[in-house]
Amino acid sequence: MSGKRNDYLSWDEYFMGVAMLSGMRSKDPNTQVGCCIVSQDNKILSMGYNGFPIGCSDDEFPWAREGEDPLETKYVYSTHSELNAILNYSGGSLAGAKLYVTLFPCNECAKAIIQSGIREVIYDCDKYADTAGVQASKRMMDAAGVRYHQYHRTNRNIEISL
Ligand SMILES: O=c1ccn([C@H]2C[C@H](O)[C@@H](COP(=O)(O)O)O2)c(=O)[nH]1
Ligand SMILES: [Zn+2]
Repeated sequence: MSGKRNDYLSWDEYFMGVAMLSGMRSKDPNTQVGCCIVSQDNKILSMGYNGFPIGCSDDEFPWAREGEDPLETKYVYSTHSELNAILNYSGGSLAGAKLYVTLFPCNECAKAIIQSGIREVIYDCDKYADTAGVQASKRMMDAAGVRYHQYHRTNRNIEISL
């Protein structure tokens, strides 16, 4: 055998794959979100997934989407994957970095992305595109010059036996 193999992962497949794998750690029964932050020279800087803050038990805090009492829904407690990935980074500045995420960032995550200096967002699903939150997110990222584009699915299947 001579020469390199050709079916290796592209950078985009690799980083979105890592984001997807990270999302598999989420305990959210409805939407699992994973995120992978990458430097301009393609080094992984940080990862995250959506979940409750440290000390807030996955078994005691609620995972419900709806309820008469907002305090009994997940929305007031869950930390989003993008924010977790940004906060997980302890290496200094994220200026100029790229962020791969399995769901388009909400407006709160967009604020953190912009303020941390991340310059590019590559997302997979945009299922909440019609919501005010995602529309606000796009408006802020447009204004701040943060580029975003959808990941081009290659339909490659990866099987990992653990
Ligand atoms: O920017 C975002 C937006 C949402 N998430 C998380 C927060 C929740 O855990 C789920 C969304 O749950 P639904 O049941 O689909 O409303 O996604 C995130 O991590 N980042
Ligand atoms: Zn968010």
